[in-house]
Amino acid sequence: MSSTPVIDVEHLHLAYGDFHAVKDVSFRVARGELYALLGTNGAGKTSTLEIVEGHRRATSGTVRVFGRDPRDRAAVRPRMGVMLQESGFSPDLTVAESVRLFGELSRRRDSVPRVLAVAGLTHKAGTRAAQLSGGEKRRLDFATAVYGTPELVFLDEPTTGLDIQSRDALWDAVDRLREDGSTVVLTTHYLEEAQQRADRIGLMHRGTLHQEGTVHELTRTLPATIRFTLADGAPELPLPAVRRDDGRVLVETFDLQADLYTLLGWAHAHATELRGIEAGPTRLDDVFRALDNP
Ligand SMILES: Nc1ncnc2c1ncn2[C@@H]1O[C@H](COP(=O)(O)OP(=O)(O)OP(=O)(O)O)[C@@H](O)[C@H]1O
Repeated sequence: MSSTPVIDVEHLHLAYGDFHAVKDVSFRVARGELYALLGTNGAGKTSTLEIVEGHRRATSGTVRVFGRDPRDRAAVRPRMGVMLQESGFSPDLTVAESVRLFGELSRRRDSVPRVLAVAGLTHKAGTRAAQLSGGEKRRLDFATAVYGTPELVFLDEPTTGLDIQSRDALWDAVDRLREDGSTVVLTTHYLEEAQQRADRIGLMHRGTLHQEGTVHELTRTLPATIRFTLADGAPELPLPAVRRDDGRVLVETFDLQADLYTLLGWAHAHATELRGIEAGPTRLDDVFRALDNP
């Protein structure tokens, strides 16, 4: 029998006046999972998460976090860490002081130097928050969210504004959190990050949970692609493809391996170069593009 979910959202509804931002959304997140709540702009992700985090009251529906109402702050907050898109650090406090203050408020135990090291901020310990760069502020947000290794961590667009080294370091830190058993809820517009990391994805669109499942479940109804460029006068292709006037070719396929094999055999037999060939499975980007626009 599966254990009680860490997050259990049933028929959640949120209206801002006449506008229904979240409509009948239900999902569960199991212990240890990395669940990515993704969606188009204005889909209702932030509104949903604000309710799950206990910051906002639902219009109707039930939300349970660790089996409790998330507005029961005393019971729930010590068990969760939240990395918001914008957090309010006092500009006069140093990085180390900010981490200590937020750590004490969380009521979890940890060591400030450890958390600074995890977030890659050891060298900025004595710098005032006001003097941090955008990426360093994100790291400070991350540091306060993971102080004390909470059982549940919300990461709201955690890598926005981070350079590639900082992104890699952040994801390494998330991997370590997960090894320690933390459950992670992620929102991001960097779909490849969700594609690589999420155990399951909830895809919101216009206030509803439009699709939910693993990456494989979300992408399997859409074709994979092969792209390359052919020189003028190349012979007829061995499979159906979209050929542009400038020589670019797009093949859509549900059997990537077999079609690639056919194509490479054909190119070899005709001594034809498939310039810049790229073959890839269906990506989450494709799932998003298939959504109807507002
Ligand atoms: N306080 C508010 N009052 C009225 N409407 C709001 C309020 N907050 C959000 N909305 C509207 O609710 C909808 C959902 O907003 P929300 O911020 O939850 O979307 P989102 O999925 O997080 O979007 P994004 O990816 O753009 O951050 C949007 O149309 C937004 O304009």
